[in-house]
Amino acid sequence: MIRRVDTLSGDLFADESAVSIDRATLFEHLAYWTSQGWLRQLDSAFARFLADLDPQASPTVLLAATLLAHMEGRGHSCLMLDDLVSDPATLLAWPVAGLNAWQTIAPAMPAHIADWQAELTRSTVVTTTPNASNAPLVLAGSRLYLRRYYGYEQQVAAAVRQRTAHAVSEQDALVRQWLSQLFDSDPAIQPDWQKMACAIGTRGQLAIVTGGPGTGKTYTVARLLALLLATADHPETLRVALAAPTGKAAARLKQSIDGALQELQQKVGADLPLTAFAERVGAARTLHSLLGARPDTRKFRHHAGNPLEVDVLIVDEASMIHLEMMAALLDALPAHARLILLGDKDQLASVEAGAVLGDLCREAEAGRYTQETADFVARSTGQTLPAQYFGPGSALAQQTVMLRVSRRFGGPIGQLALAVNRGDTPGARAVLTGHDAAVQWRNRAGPQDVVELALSGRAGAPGGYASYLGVVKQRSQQHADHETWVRAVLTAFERFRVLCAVREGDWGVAGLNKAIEAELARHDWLPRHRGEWYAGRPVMITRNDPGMKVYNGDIGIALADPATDALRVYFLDGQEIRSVLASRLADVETAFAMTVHKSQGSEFEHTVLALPIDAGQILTRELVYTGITRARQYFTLVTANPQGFEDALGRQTRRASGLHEGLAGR
Ligand SMILES: Nc1ncnc2c1ncn2[C@@H]1O[C@H](COP(=O)(O)OP(=O)(O)OP(=O)(O)O)[C@@H](O)[C@H]1O
Repeated sequence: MIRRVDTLSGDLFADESAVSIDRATLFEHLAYWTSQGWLRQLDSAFARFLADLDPQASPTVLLAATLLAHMEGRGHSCLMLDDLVSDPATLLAWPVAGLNAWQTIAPAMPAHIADWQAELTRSTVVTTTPNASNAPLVLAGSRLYLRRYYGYEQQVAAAVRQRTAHAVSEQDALVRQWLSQLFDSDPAIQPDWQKMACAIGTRGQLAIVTGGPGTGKTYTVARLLALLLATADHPETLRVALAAPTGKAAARLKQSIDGALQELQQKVGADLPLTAFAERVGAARTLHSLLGARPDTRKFRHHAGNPLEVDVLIVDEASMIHLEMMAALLDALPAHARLILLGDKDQLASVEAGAVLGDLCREAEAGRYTQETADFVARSTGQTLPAQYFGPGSALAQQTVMLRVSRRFGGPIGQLALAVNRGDTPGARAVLTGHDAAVQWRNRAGPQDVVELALSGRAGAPGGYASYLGVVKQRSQQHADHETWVRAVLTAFERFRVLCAVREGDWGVAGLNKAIEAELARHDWLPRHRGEWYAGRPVMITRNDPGMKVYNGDIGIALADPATDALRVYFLDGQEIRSVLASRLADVETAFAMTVHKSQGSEFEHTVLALPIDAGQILTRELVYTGITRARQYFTLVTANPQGFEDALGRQTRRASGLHEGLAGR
């Protein structure tokens, strides 16, 4: 038996610090770490599986495998062995007791990276030549991968390299002429990154447009579409598809692009048939639906052998795309097609492994444009790139443009987001404690404050779920028909949202949903019901179900079917409303409160962000930034104490991956 480490003392095991450890003892430690919640069951089960595969695998190999599975569960694509050797506390980010427990076996593990590598390569479950072996783990330098993730990363890196390798343009003069028609020139904005993004989008098979909220990503891409139509060899057959990771984001993309193309139609007149083009583009789809997700398999209908039938694919909210999905997307795209990725590189990455947009945009802030790109920009837009954005950037950097001026986010919410993104604590504090009704900070507050806000908003900032449930109560009689009412309900729900950092506890999604439901029921806003379902219950899908066409993160609302009175859950799918019988949905949770992660791709008039006392490593700058930028007009921060918030600003997420090196061909 191993001794239980449940105090904070530093050297509990000093007397028994072993210099070697056997497999049985390692598994005892792993079982204890799992019982304490520092590891998942899955992590140690994976090590057991490998131990069966290779009876000679040393405890070092099995420990590395456990930690690799653990890191993958936390969104990392690989285990960085050098970080494990040099700074295990930061890498593991376990509570003090966990780190003490780690110290008990650390002396039995190699002290140098070369020794880890040597031991790993001796095992048959690890390979350094993945093309020649089926071993489940891949060691690439100091990065240890699960074979699957190594494959995805290689696939993404190779596809990006290929798509950006020969970014040439032969129509610079025509591009320049059209750009001056499509944009109103604003001499105050120099350089005009939007124009530059459009020009870059006409060359190469990949372009990335990144920028914070309201910097005009959709405004720009609508103009890029017009430009691609204007410069296409066969405009009448140009096939364009629009997509986003969630149905909500897809609907927003389509709506913005349609609106912008209609506006542009008036500007360019009969020279370019933009309205007809917008109709031909069709609805925006979720990535799952675009790629053709199928029940019971991770494989999509579209892949290299059955590619998508598109010439241009625009994908919004690209920060939410995880590594596996990006690999599938690039695999399904025909070589000639242009992929345009839009997203905010500073937002939280997906829950799943990989921070693909962040990795792809490593050079975006600095620009790092070559003379060749600067010449191209001069020819196609008439602009001179300022010297500070020059540099020896990668081929991908030449195809990436960061929009830097926010058009609708200049007020206190924008200032707060900017300060948080910079890690500027005094700046963030100043905005939070200012007296503008747009931003309020309820400091030293508790979950009950969140519940009160959820009922009826706050002075100066409307919202709260009572007004949403008011629309639910009107039922169809006050609306022209059932569908109009359903749309009104779905719209009303989008006005206000409570966002949480964590899932468990009083400050978590589960606890707050329960408390909010209880408060709404106490004020007679909820209908009497048995079981968990009732008319007006907002739910989030928690597992993909391609058979039902519902995907993880979709939000729907349970309402009575006018014909049968049975509860159906209504979803907005692009512009369309779709419904599924509530009783057919197995994996759902109430969505009055949701995690910041799941809120990506959505914006609400009034957003309440609830931060618990100490959520440790989960509370990061990206999380707070993402939460704030979900607010359109009003933002309320609720914290148990100021320290948690300030600690979060000092903590940046760094996800382990080799994608950046892969892009450079290393
Ligand atoms: N160059 C411009 N001239 C005038 N208005 C602009 C310009 N660029 C953007 N806008 C306006 O600013 C607002 C925000 O633009 P847009 O919605 O395209 O930003 P976004 O980056 O896509 O935002 P989000 O983060 O919400 O996706 C829109 O109303 C848009 O019409």
